[in-house]
Amino acid sequence: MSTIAAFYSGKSILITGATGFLGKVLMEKLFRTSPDLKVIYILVRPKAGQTLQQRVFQILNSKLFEKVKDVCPNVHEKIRAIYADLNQNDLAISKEDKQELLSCTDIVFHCAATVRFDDHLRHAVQLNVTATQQLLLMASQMPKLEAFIHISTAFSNCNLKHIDEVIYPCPVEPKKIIDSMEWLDDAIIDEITPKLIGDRPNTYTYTKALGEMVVQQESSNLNIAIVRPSIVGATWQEPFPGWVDNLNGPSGLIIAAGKGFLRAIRGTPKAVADLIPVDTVANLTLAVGWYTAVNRPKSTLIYHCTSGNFNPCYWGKMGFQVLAAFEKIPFERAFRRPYADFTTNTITTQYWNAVSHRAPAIIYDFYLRLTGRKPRMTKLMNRLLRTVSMLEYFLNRSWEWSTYNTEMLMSELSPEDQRVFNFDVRQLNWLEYIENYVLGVKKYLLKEDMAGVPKAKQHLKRLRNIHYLFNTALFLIAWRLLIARSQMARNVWFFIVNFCYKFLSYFRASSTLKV
Ligand SMILES: CCCCCCCCCCCCCCCCCCCCCCCCCCCCCC(=O)SCCNC(=O)CCNC(=O)[C@H](O)C(C)(C)COP(=O)(O)OP(=O)(O)OC[C@H]1O[C@@H](n2cnc3c(N)ncnc32)[C@H](O)[C@@H]1OP(=O)(O)O
Ligand SMILES: NC(=O)C1=CN([C@@H]2O[C@H](COP(=O)(O)OP(=O)(O)OC[C@H]3O[C@@H](n4cnc5c(N)ncnc54)[C@H](OP(=O)(O)O)[C@@H]3O)[C@@H](O)[C@H]2O)C=CC1
Repeated sequence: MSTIAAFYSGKSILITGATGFLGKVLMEKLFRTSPDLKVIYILVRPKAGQTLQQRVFQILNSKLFEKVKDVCPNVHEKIRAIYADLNQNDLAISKEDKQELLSCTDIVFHCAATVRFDDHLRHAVQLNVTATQQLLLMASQMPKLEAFIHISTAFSNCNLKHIDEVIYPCPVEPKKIIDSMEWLDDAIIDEITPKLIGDRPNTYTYTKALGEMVVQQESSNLNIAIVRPSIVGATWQEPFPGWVDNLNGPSGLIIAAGKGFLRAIRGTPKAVADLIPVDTVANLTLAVGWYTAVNRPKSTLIYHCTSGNFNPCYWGKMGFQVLAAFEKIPFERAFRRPYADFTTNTITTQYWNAVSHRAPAIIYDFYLRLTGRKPRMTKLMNRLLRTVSMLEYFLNRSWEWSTYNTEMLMSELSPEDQRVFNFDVRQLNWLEYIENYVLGVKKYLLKEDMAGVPKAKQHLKRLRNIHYLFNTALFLIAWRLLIARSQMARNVWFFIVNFCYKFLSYFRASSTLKV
């Protein structure tokens, strides 16, 4: 019997961000391995016209939760959705709900955050700093609380090259930032944002670093740990390989590349692609919850959930593995054939953006206009290139994260726990993982059926022929224009024609002699 699974039995667990990518996988694993847990409270807001109950219903009836129903048939009774909005200062939790949470919660997993890179600083501070502070305040009033696990990111200190499992202070105190957000207007915040974020690339990484400082400052009477995952990708093993449900991180780029929109990117092929499967993050987080509650470490331990120093993969290699997967698992109705050009040079990137991205979009929009349809490709391409420009920071650098605490935790686990809550990425086969990832993107994000693969392959063949035809026509036109204008080109042309003629005559003569 797994010690960790047994630990969560009978427990009341609070999860924030349970409707998100990581939160769902964490919750699924908890229900599957500890079906005897008492209750999982999840803080949810209504969204996209759905009530809390509708959102929970949708999650429980999704493919991700299929296995849970076998081991925990009454799962819907064990999940309690609590109305909350982390955008509100008091989290908008009702008095009664708050009372129940305070008196019953044993463990907290705080996953909720805004993960948008371009969020306005005010909103990012509210979600990633103020809401964390509010939740910690609530946690400090929970008499039964055994552990509070805060999910941060390995990139909270991406301004450093080597990152230890410690909290690095930001120059301005989080409390001062929180206060200033209350009285500064948006225009002034916009002005000071670059100064505040300093050498970090965006408000996300900056506010996640501030969130960690808040955790440290409030940790005196709490039993807290921080998990820092790197780039979270599709599931590796559990509940099944390749599950993914949003466009963040690599998933959106895989779609863009597979559909033939994105064919070149500014990226360093030799930089480490520090991807970590979402089920690995969930397993480590649950192991951290157990270890923190049982061992009550004297200080706040930080765990890096990264792959780079255990089993590194590089962007160049990963790019080609993704391309190889497209050969087997092509996406339907591709705009162009998938292709990869990696460049580290800004000018070459601009050239590829013009030739490989913008020009085909303009030509396609021209064709749409000619056929009486509304042009849309240029707009889509501009948005994609904006997204890519935001991700490029992470494709051109490598970081070293120390992993002493993660390795220590691994050694503390029984062989059974190491199997059930596996977070040892040394066992990960990247080629297989990437193939399952691409398959998952096709099935769960694009909702494409595998039955359509032969047709998709045929479509790609047609695109290849169009490409060859287009290039040949372009070459002939260019050559014709050149010959008309330049004596030198004409001379070269006559030389080639003459040479071919002589070669053919010689070939014919020698074959006649043989006969
Ligand atoms: C040597 C390098 C090789 C790399 C590969 C090169 C490819 C080139 C050639 C192809 C070859 C094949 C390879 C295929 C790819 C291989 C793997 C690539 C890996 C990419 C790695 C990315 C690195 C991420 C780093 C993350 C580090 C931090 C980790 C964290 O802690 S946080 C979690 C991550 N958070 C995010 O990812 C959020 C990012 N998103 C945003 O911030 C926003 O969405 C936005 C980008 C600012 C865009 O905002 P908008 O207001 O414009 O609108 P919206 O959000 O509604 O989206 C607009 C449209 O863009 C689509 N979209 C959103 N996200 C992505 C995405 N990540 N990739 C692509 N597209 C995305 C969205 O769907 C919208 O589309 P529309 O509705 O059709 O307009
Ligand atoms: N994805 C990644 O690559 C990485 C993620 N992380 C960290 O992991 C954690 C989880 O990320 P991930 O699951 O990918 O992110 P998602 O964007 O998928 O999920 C974010 C969650 O936060 C919730 N949330 C956001 N705003 C509010 C709000 N105002 N009130 C209540 N809930 C809110 C969302 O709820 P709703 O469904 O209502 O929007 C959702 O459940 C985050 O802390 C993130 O920083 C760290 C490293 C990498």
